[in-house]
Amino acid sequence: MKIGIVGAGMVGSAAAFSLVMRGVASRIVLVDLDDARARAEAEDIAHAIPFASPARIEAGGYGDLAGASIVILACGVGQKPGETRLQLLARNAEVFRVVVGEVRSASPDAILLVASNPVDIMTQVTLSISGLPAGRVIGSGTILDTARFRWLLSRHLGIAPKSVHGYVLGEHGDSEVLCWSGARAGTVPADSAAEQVGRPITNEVRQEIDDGVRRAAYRIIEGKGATWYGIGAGLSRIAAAIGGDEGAILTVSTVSDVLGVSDVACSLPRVVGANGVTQELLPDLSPAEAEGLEASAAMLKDQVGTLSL
Ligand SMILES: NC(=O)C1=CN([C@@H]2O[C@H](COP(=O)(O)OP(=O)(O)OC[C@H]3O[C@@H](n4cnc5c(N)ncnc54)[C@H](O)[C@@H]3O)[C@@H](O)[C@H]2O)C=CC1
Ligand SMILES: CC(=O)C(=O)O
Repeated sequence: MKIGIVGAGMVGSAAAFSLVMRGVASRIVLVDLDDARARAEAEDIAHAIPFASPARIEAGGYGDLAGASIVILACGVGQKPGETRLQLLARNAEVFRVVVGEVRSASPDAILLVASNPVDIMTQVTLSISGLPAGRVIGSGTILDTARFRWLLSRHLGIAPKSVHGYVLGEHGDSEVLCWSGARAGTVPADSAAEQVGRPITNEVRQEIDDGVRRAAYRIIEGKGATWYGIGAGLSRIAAAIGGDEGAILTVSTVSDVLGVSDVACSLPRVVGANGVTQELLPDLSPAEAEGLEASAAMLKDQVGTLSL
């Protein structure tokens, strides 16, 4: 599978590296305004190929995206310490107004996978500019927050993260909702599993995990300027689900109606395969979680209203 990546900065390069190490792509093309950066990243990542599956990676222009099955959009600016994702909106919307048209002309059949922040609104911007069906414009949404939630909960329970399930829904950002009521270890509700392993989920533990998920980006950006490994792995996981026509359930962002808020991009568990998102599965939510999700979707809808789409 050929995959294009526009934006060969930290996120785009980490995605490319993860795609190579997982053997998801046979060919990767990196496109960036800074061509020297794209060439350097491609060469550096190529040196990992002998330790992974055979693949080709190179820098190129938009024309080189022809025939790509997926194009990842990781271009634009990231947060400075203390900045929120929403504060990036005007700058990244401007970048996408140029980039999405170029990508669509070069690669009209590609599924577009959006990573740039604020990712939910950038997904909606991409859908609007591209004219593609909603299921073929996928934001990475809360795939990263869900991974952070599962990892922190698994660490508390002393159970492998792959056996611990729990979704983060809504905005990839400050208003996101950790769906505690549906969290499970295997098929056992997390609260019950926690009692059985002697590590109850007290209000304090819940608050610590919530903060660990919701504030993760702020802490990491304070320490090293940006985040990239987690989202790089998340993007390659989504690409693998598309490439393998897996029908995997992933918390990704697409434009749909969410709890009475119409036409808004935010994350729900969705089925992802060769045609992109084909189905969404609204989980059972507690009244507080449902209220939080509706508020998150409504806030995103208001933000989209500030753009002329
Ligand atoms: N969705 C998620 O979970 C996450 C999203 N992000 C977001 O991903 C985006 C990228 O972050 P980083 O890679 O850290 O930033 P970065 O600054 O390292 O890379 C951005 C790249 O975009 C390129 N670029 C800018 N304008 C362009 C244009 N018009 N055409 C082509 N390339 C262009 C720049 O030259 C640069 O190489 C940010 O918006 C960041 O907030 C970051 C982490 C997680
Ligand atoms: C930067 C960002 O969106 C994250 O790490 O969650």
